[in-house]
Amino acid sequence: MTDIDQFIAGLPKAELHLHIEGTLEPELMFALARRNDVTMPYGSIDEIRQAYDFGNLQDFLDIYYAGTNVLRTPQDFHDLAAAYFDRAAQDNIVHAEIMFDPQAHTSRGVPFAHVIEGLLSAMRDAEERHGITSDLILSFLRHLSEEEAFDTLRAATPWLPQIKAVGLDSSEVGHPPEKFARVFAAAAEAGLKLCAHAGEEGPPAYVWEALDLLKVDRIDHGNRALEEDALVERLVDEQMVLTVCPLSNLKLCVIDDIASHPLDRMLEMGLRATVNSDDPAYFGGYLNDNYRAVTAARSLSREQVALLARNSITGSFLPQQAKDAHLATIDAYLEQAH
Ligand SMILES: Nc1ncnc2[nH]cnc12
Ligand SMILES: [Zn+2]
Repeated sequence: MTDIDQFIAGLPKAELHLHIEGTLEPELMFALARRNDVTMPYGSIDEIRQAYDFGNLQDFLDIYYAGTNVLRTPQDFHDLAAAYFDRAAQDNIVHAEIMFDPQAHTSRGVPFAHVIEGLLSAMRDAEERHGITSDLILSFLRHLSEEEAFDTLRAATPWLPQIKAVGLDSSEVGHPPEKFARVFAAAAEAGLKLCAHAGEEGPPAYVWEALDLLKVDRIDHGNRALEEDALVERLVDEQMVLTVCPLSNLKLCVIDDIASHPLDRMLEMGLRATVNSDDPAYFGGYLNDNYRAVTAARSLSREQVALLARNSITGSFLPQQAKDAHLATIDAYLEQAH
C-alpha cells in the first residue's frame, strides 16, 4: 500500500450514498437463491460478474432489479445489510446513511415490514458489533408513478421514526424531479430529510428542479451541474452537499475514464463534494476503493482527501454533537498521521 492509500484506510469517514440492494455480492445472491429456492438466470459467480458490463444507467438497473429477486425474508435483508456493515468496518466507516428501494420488493409481493425490519435489525447489530451508526433513506423509484410513491410513503408510516430521509433513484432521464414535488413536500411535512439523484445522466435542469421544486437537503451525484456556471454558483452559495460516486461514474459511463473524474475540480470550485460507493457489489469497489481510485487518478493531496472525509461527516444527517465528535476524531487522526 502506498502512503496515501494507508492514510485513506485509517481515516474515519461516513458513507452517504449507498444503495443497500447494490451491496448484494454474487456469492450471497447464490446463497439466498438456494435458501429461498429461487432459480437464478446465471450458472456461476463468474457468469454474474461477466454480466456486470454496463453501457449506461439503464443497463445496470435491469441487472440490479433482477438481482433483488433473491431477497424475500427479513433474514435475507438482515444478512444483506450485515455483510455491508462488516465490509464498512474494514474501511473505517463510522456512519452510513443507506438507501433502500422498497418498491423493488413490494412490487414482487415482499411486505414492506420484511424489508425494513431486516435492515433495522442489522443496523442495531452494526452499532453493537462495530460501533457504526446508520440511518435509512427510503428511496422512491422515479420510473414509477407519483401515486405509487405516495403508496410507499403511506406503507412506511409505522416506521417513520426510524427513517431519516427520502430519496429519488432509478432511471433519471424522462423522469424529472418535478414529478415527485408533492410527495417530497409530504415527506418534509412528516419530518423527513430530502435527497434526490440528479445530474447523473439527467441534464442540469433536473438539478435546478431538485433544488427549487423538491427542496432537497442533498444532491446525489450532481456531475452534470458542472455544465452550467450559474448552477455551480448556486450549489456553492448554498453549500449543498453532493454525494459523488467515482467508480459508479466510471462503470455507468458518466465519465470516459477515471483520469477525467471531476472530483478535484468540484472541490476547487468550492462545491461540497463527498466520495461514496453507490452500488459497490456491481461497480467493483467499496468506499476506500473509491477514495483510492480517484486519489491515484487525480493525484489528490492528503488535504483534499481529509476535506472529503470532513465533508462526509458535516454533510451527514447526524446531530451536531455527533458530527463534532467525528470531526475531532478526524483531527486526532490527522495529527498522528503527520
Ligand atoms: N446510481 C444509481 N442511479 C440511479 N438509481 C440507482 N439505483 C441504484 N443505483 C443507482
Ligand atoms: Zn445512487
